[in-house]
Amino acid sequence: MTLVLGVDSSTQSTKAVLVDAADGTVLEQRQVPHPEGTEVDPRAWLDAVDAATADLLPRCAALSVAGQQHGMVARDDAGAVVRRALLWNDVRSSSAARELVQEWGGPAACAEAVGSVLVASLTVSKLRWLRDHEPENAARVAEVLLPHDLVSEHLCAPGTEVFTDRGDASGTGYFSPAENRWRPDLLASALGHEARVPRLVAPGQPAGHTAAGAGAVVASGTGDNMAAALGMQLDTDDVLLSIGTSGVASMVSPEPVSDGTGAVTGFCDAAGGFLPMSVTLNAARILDLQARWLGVDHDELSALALSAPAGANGVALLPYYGGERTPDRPGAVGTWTGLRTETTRADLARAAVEALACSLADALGEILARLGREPARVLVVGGAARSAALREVLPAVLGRPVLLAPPAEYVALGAARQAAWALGGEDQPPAWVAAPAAEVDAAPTPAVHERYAELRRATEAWDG
Ligand SMILES: Nc1ncnc2c1ncn2[C@@H]1O[C@H](COP(=O)(O)OP(=O)(O)O)[C@@H](O)[C@H]1O
Ligand SMILES: O=C(CO)[C@@H](O)[C@H](O)COP(=O)(O)O
Repeated sequence: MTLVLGVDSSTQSTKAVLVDAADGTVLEQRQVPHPEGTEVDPRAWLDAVDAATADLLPRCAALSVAGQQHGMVARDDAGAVVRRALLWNDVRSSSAARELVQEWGGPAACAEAVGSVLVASLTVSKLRWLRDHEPENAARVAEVLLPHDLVSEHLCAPGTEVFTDRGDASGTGYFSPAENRWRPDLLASALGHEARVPRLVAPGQPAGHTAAGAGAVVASGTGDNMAAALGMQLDTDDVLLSIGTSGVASMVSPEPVSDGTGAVTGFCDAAGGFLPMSVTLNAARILDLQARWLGVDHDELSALALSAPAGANGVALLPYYGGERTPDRPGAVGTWTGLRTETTRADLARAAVEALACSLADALGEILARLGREPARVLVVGGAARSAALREVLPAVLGRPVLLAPPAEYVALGAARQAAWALGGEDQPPAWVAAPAAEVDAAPTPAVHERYAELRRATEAWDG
């Protein structure tokens, strides 16, 4: 049996799956946590991948690494990291993003050049922040990588030239998805000087080996959302809702997308096409926080939430605890409304679950509106998709059925599929057996989203 290894170096942890290359059956799985916070010493990701893959690596014929998108890994001429990596959910670079959008000719011109209107999350905004707030660090930057590039390099034979793919590159803000090329001029305009970027590896091509000689093939890797699309074998008629640290609504597209409103990004996928997305900063952690505040675990939070009626007896929450990206409100905070002396713990739990569902409804609405396509299927994956309450509330709030993929690590699985593709050398990724998804539906509760939208509008003027 030929085995391939898929790695997901995501925000909260590294996951690794060892898979049968013939049909995608997952044989073994590992998970190692990452440190908390929106800036992280990248060494932590390397320690995590070593721990997660130690006994799996010697058994695989090929591997691939998918990673959280956008994180700024800046290195000096000696290859040393100049500072802790700023992650996709670090919003300190929001003013830098707005400044760059103006310098580049406004939102429409920006989306035309790099596929997306810049927000704090994109790597290029972080480089501008570095130039302005840590000039000594900025002056030392000789090379800029993304998180998955660093992890891939770590697993390759010493001396391998650092590489990436167009999927993750398209989230930097210095790559043109339409022209399929780096924009070093835009990187330099943000950082104040030129810096090296990784070599681009085409979809399906091998990028390196784990060791000189007989090592395993290493594929290009990609961004975690691009790998999720590969892992779910996403079709052009599908929307994928991923509910991890971020909330993501994505659709594959054969053509590049350029949305001057900024609600939808124009990223590339990992298979030669495009993967526009609408992304929120606050998703699974809305439920994590709520469980912690109520002193319960996730199962108890779900039971509490499902014991309250739809609408949580008038309690509503705008869950922008970490600022927000869709809508672009980096200075927003979490806001509760409708609290009364009669409010119960069950109402609070229900309001948190409904808030998560409503923010996903916003993201879904944005992508469907911009692409003008009605999906045949809405597929749901990610850690928070394990919440029994969310599984019940989500179709009611969306007003449409959703398909719940069986709990699995689809980003790591997508990376494994990319590894099998690079190993096999075919034109297309291998067709693997798709896991049967369960459809769930519920009576629509439009009033819940209407109330949420009112709160969203009412708080717009309050952002810091
Ligand atoms: N049963 C559950 N109910 C709600 N949230 C859950 C449940 N199980 C896991 N999670 C949450 O899912 C998140 C991790 O999801 P994951 O997709 O792995 O995130 P990421 O890829 O961003 O690291 C954590 O915040 C975790 O608490
Ligand atoms: O910023 C984005 C996408 O643009 C995020 O989706 C990150 O890629 C992190 O993903 P998760 O850790 O939530 O899967």
